Order: sequence, then C-alpha cells, then structure tokens
Amino acid sequence: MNCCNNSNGKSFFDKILRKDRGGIKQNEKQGLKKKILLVGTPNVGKSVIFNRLTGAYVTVSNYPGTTVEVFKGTCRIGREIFEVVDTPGMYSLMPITEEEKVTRNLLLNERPDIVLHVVDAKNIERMLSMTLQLKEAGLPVMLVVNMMDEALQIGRKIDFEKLETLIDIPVVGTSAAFNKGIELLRKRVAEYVKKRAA
Ligand SMILES: Nc1nc2c(ncn2[C@@H]2O[C@H](COP(=O)(O)OP(=O)(O)OP(=O)(O)O)[C@@H](O)[C@H]2O)c(=O)[nH]1
Ligand SMILES: [Mg+2]
Repeated sequence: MNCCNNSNGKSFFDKILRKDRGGIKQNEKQGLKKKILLVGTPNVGKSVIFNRLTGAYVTVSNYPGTTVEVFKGTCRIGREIFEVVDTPGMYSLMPITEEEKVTRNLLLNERPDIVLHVVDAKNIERMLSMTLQLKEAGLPVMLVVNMMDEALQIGRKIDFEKLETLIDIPVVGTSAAFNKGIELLRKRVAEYVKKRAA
C-alpha cells in the first residue's frame, strides 16, 4: 500500500503543493498555462536559466521508456503562469544520442508556445545554424545569448538589434550565472507569447 496516495490517487504532497500554488492551480484548470521549452547544446547554461525562471516547485521524471531525466517547473510573469521544460543538450535536430532523441521528441510533442534556444555568446556563430533549423521547422523560437560576461571578458561585442533583424526572431543577452538579463528575458517571453496569441 502506498502511504502517500489517497483514494483519488493524488499524493499527500501533491495536494499540499497545489494548495500553496493557488494561482497556478486556477490557470491549470482553465488550460491557460503556456509552455516554454529550453533547448541548446550541452553546457550553455540551460539549467541555470531554468532555475532562474522557475521557483521552488520543480518536478523531475524520466522521459517515458528512457533513463533520461526531464525537469519541469513553473514560472510566473505578471499574471501569466508558464510551464518551463529543461531539455537535455543536443547538437543537432537529427538525433544520435538518447538525450538528443528525447529533446527532439519534446520539441515535436510538447507543443511549446515558445522555444528558448540558448547559445554560448563566445561561440555564437557556430550555434546559429541550429537556431535557423528550429525556425525553419516552424517552431516559435527566441534566441538567448548566454554567458555574455565571458564574451565581454574576451572582448566580444554583439549587436543584438542587428542580429534580430538578420535572423528575424527576438534575441536576448543574458549572464544567467549572475542573474543578468533574466528580467528582460521574462519580459520578452511575455511579449512574444502575447503577440502570437493576438
Ligand atoms: N560565466 C558564466 N557561466 C555560466 C553562465 N550560465 C551558466 N554558466 C555555467 O555553465 C555551466 C553549465 O551550465 P548548465 O546550466 O548546467 O548548462 P546546460 O546547458 O544545462 O548543460 P546540459 O544540461 O549538459 O545540456 C555551469 O557551470 C554554469 O554555472 C553565465 O551566464 N556565465
Ligand atoms: Mg542542463
């Protein structure tokens, strides 16, 4: 017998967490929760951004049929609640590893309202081809140029306005490890999702 499940199959902890998250529960009920997917190559700072965006309520589960862990959390921007999904690093949309297959499946099946493609500002030119692949796949993509602190240290400057015009998607610079640019990221995510829904 499971000590933590009641007759409805809901765990004791689930009930407590949902009680604490009144607003979130309300939005879930109404099916209003929008979805943010974080993707990018390994080690670019996806999980740091995930942690900056989400609060304490994070769940981790194995992607069905695999041993790959997927983290999900929620993020409140203004009155809107978003579900945030942190995906395993991938080098290409043509998956080779189990992790890459999971990320590809999440991109295809989760129907994200916004895909945050996180790249390393130091190697941005090598990473933009994936941004364009995501865009060409019809995904609602925004580019997050992370590790701006390290890029600036080596004298790299990025003209965000020009980049936005060139690739025709929103671009935000962050130094997630130092919590820089995260507020702007939240703002632009909210604007983007609102604009798409209009
Ligand atoms: N200097 C600097 N380091 C950062 C920044 N963001 C993340 N890091 C560091 O980069 C490393 C990788 O960050 P993660 O968030 O684990 O990267 P990830 O993209 O989730 O990596 P995978 O899960 O392996 O795909 C960690 O040591 C972070 O502390 C940043 O803006 N500046
Ligand atoms: Mg990670």
